[in-house]
Amino acid sequence: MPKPTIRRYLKLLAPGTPLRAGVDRILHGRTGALIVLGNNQKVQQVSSGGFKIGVECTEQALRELAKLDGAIILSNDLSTIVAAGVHLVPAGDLPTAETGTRHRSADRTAQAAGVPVVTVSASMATVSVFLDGRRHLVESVTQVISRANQALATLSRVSSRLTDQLDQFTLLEIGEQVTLRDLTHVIHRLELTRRLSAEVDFLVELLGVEGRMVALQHSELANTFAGAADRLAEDYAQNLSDPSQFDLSKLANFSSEELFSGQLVAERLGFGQGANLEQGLESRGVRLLTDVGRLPSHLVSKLVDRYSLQELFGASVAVLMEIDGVGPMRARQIRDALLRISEGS
Ligand SMILES: Nc1ncnc2c1ncn2[C@@H]1O[C@H](COP(=O)(O)OP(=O)(O)OP(=O)(O)O)[C@@H](O)[C@H]1O
Repeated sequence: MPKPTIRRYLKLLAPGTPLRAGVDRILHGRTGALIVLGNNQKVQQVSSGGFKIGVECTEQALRELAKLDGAIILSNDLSTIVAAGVHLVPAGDLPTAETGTRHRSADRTAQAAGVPVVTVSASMATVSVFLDGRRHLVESVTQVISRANQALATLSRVSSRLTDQLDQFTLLEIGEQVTLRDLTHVIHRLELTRRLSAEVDFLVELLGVEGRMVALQHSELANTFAGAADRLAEDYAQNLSDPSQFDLSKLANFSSEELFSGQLVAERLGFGQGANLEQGLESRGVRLLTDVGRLPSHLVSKLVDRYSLQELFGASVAVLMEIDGVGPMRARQIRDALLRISEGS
């Protein structure tokens, strides 16, 4: 996925924004354009000639001014067209792989001034954003929707396997048979699901106003694993001498190969180098009580703070009523939840 800075600009070019509407008009008019997204001293230094404009940046104004030979320069907040018909003269020794003069100038201006530059190619009917010496293609809505649908289908498969795996994991937790290897397997699948979900989020951003359906389908899928990572951390961090080491976000920069290695995952989460993957782990039961038992989180916190999971399974209504704020009704609700969990096994 692109870096956050370019993501911000790709988002500003999403359908529904004035910039995208203007770019689409230019594409249909087949004139091409060179648009500098920001105005600073360095932009001024590489600018020559042209006309000072100072009008609001609307799709109509962009389309009309793109007919002039030269570049359009926008204000930093992209709300105003500062100048048009500008000749850009960045240093000729800045590296670029582009061949056409429009695209070469865009690439070099972006490098020289540190602002993104958009090109609309008249000959190829493509839209690109140049920044930091890289070119990012702005895909059509149809192309992004097709990618989003593929990503959603994969996410659906991966998350349904995650659900199966969590069901198996639940059984192991109830039987107190969870090993570090089991935990790393679940975490691996959870991280894959999170990555795919982030990819869909990004595609939704790119789709702007056209992304509502994809966003809706995505949120339905994402609901199935929402909060699972936090609950695993709450349940298993206690197995470490330093529980703060158990942080699943540390896996975000792991490669797919590293993620497949239970040993490396365990090490990254604080279990130490060469940790024994067959070692048994103890769960506090937060995920079980919340997701399977469907108990409210404030009650779950009270329960796991006071009792271990096995103590809870053996606790009578009278024992449960010893907890502050738990009356006969609540105690029976908890017993029912625990029964539901063990029946599930
Ligand atoms: N340095 C520059 N500053 C401002 N405008 C430029 C510059 N270089 C090119 N252009 C604009 O780009 C137009 C097209 O140039 P050219 O065909 O050589 O580029 P290209 O990269 O092949 O673009 P396209 O894909 O649109 O054909 C020029 O007519 C001019 O309006």
